[in-house]
Amino acid sequence: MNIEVKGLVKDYGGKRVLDDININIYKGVHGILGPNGAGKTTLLRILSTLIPKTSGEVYFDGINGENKKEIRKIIGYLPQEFSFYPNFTVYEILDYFAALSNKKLSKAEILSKLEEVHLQELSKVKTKALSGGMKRRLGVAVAMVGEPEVLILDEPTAGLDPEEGIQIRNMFSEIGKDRTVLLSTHTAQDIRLSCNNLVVLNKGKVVYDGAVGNMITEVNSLTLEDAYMKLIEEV
Ligand SMILES: Nc1ncnc2c1ncn2[C@@H]1O[C@H](COP(=O)(O)OP(=O)(O)OP(=O)(O)O)[C@@H](O)[C@H]1O
Repeated sequence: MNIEVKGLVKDYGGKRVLDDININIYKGVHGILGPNGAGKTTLLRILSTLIPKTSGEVYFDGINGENKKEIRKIIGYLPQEFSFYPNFTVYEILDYFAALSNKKLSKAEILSKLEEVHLQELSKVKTKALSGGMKRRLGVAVAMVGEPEVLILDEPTAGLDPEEGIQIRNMFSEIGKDRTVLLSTHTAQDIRLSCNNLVVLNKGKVVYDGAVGNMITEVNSLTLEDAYMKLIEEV
């Protein structure tokens, strides 16, 4: 599934927060990197059909992004902030969200979905006992419950400790093998470990769009972190 974004603009009141965004997103893991306030969440929410754009166009394999009903069948979205019923078990949460999206999943199917996010051994644990990283992984499983071709994850590593961050980044590479995964982050390290391509956003504008491996040479830097700092300082 390819996502094509053409001349996308978003204004809040008189303030332009996305300014003429033109990007193409393909199968694999695609990162949206940018500092706080760059417009990452706004972009992901427009792509997920949760908020309207001011102007421009979005297509999902040629389907117009205005076609909310069709697009919502294609997309799984994990917001930055979410919570689960604390007394539901991991298994019950997935069962519940599957029912909400009219999916009838067998026990084996639920366990297999939990396996994809490395939570199968915690299926009987109540969500209130999960760590931040485990909750995030369960959130990813919930976002994938309708078998979406596109998975949109808003800052999925925010607030995780380093070990949990590594676990979830490794998981994205697996998940992105047969899906289009779009994730936002404000740390270059997330991108280095899990993404094939990235877009760097700064103050609502795209300041880099391309392969992760090319960014360092294109910006004439030694590391991805250094390249990122140069890109966001230049604007
Ligand atoms: N509902 C809103 N009304 C007015 N301004 C908004 C609204 N939502 C976001 N903004 C503004 O739009 C800009 C982009 O915000 P956005 O949340 O998309 O950035 P972000 O890159 O996701 O940042 P963060 O990492 O802090 O979430 C910011 O200046 C923000 O204050």
